[in-house]
Amino acid sequence: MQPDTSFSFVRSLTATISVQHVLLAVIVSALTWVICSAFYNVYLHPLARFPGPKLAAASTYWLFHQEFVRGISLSDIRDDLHSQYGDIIRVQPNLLHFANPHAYNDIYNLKNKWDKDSAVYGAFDTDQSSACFIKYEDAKPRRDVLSPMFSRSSILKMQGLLQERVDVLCDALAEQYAAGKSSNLYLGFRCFATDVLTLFCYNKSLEATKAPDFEAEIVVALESMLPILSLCKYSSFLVKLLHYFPAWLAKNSGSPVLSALFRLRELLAAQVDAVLRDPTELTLAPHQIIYHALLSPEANKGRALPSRQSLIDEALILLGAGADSTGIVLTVAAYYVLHDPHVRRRLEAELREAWPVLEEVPRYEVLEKLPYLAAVTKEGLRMFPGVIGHPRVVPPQGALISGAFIPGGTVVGQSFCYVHRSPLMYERPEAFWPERWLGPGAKACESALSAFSKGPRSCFGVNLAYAEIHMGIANVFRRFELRVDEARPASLAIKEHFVPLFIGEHLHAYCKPAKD
Ligand code: HEM
Repeated sequence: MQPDTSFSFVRSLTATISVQHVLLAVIVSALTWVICSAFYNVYLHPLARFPGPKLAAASTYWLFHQEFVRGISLSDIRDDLHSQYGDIIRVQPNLLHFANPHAYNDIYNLKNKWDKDSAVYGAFDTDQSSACFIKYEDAKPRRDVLSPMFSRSSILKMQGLLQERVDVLCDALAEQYAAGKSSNLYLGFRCFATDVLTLFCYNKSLEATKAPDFEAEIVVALESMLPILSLCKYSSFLVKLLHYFPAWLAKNSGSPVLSALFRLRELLAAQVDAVLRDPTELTLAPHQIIYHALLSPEANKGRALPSRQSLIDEALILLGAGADSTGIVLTVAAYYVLHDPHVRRRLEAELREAWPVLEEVPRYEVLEKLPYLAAVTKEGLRMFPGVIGHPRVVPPQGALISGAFIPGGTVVGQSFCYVHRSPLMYERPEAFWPERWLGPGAKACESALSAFSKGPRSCFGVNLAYAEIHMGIANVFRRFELRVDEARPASLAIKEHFVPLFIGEHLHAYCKPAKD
């Protein structure tokens, strides 16, 4: 019989192509791809003319290396990079950062309906939510449905709920003082903001403020999640992996962070399911919650109602957007007031005058009109708004930013520091100086304030945030004689992860209840 020549040829070929050969070919191809794309990025990319570290231009790995190998944030080195390379720097192959504070208005203004950056917003794994819709056209209907719930008049109606949660916070501070302990104001304010948000939006209380020493699982978990969120912006695979991670495994993983996050997801999903199964559930809520609006055909103006997944995404993102940010600003304002005797005296004097009898808590309409309290709030928002940078994609036709033509498709952004801490926008920018909001320069200060961003994707939770900050600061500084815990010197040092992660000692103070 004749041997099968084609078969023996294949056999001899496979004998010569060993596993090592295949591996070598894969490695050589990968290296060639890395070298070619680095070469393209540095010399041929539309952003090739913009200065910055060559390695940053070559690959996204450079920034990854800074964040996850060196353990530093872009915020630690950005000033140096701008001094070395100028106003516009390239910090990733397709990402530019601007130092000139006027760039902010070039990027974020009412006319610009630019897409959000899918890598950053995709990392939240809540694609179908107001904050994470990439396109303005998708976000606009959702904003229209939800915004009325966050209007000033709606917040005024809900002030009882806010005051109730401030009372819970104050009770906890008094209890901790009675036990001889100083209070962790950072965690306390974040717990307060979390409880307000969950009650306001879903009529569900996580009772975070009642956790011992304010170490509520969910608050700690959301904070621990921040570095993972930053990691996710480098890998959509990781986002998917976390999305499909089995809930039972997460809950039995021994990781309190994972189990708290999955429990939160389940809690919100269960509420969505209950409401979808039986919409009359909504009649049980004592006030309007997000599902009244999201599932209302009138509010949706005949458009398809959001899917189950979209409802869960929305619930998660509102908590993410509204709780940490507000808690952070409350902490920052309290930190500066406690460390400046002049500011503190003025604030306390104003509060005492407007609120003479301790038991007769003024309504929010009174508190929001107190000029010095408002100035302290705005100064807190200026020093450290809860959100750091929010990248946008330049539309295909390109755009002028900071006097330079930026090609379409470029991701652009600016950290709030370059506006709020710029001497071009604010006198003595590094000083916590509430008086700047009361003098003749107040209007200019106001128009430069970008804490809630500007334009069609700016924050629609702004009225709720202001109410929480005003009421939180007023109550804590009127109802307590506060003394900083000197044994635990607080630091406002941060790592930058979309929102700031405070890495030093938290703000602790002894909160002695005031007598009158
Ligand atoms: C001091 C507190 C707060 C600060 C500093 C703040 C700041 C911001 C900023 C800078 C943005 C723009 C982010 C971006 O472009 O991606 C934003 C968006 C948003 N904020 Fe706030 N926020 C605060 C409180 C709240 C609260 C209490 C809520 C209520 C749930 C909220 C809900 C949202 C939502 C839903 C968006 C997305 C809007 C969109 O993309 O169309 N925020 N916020």
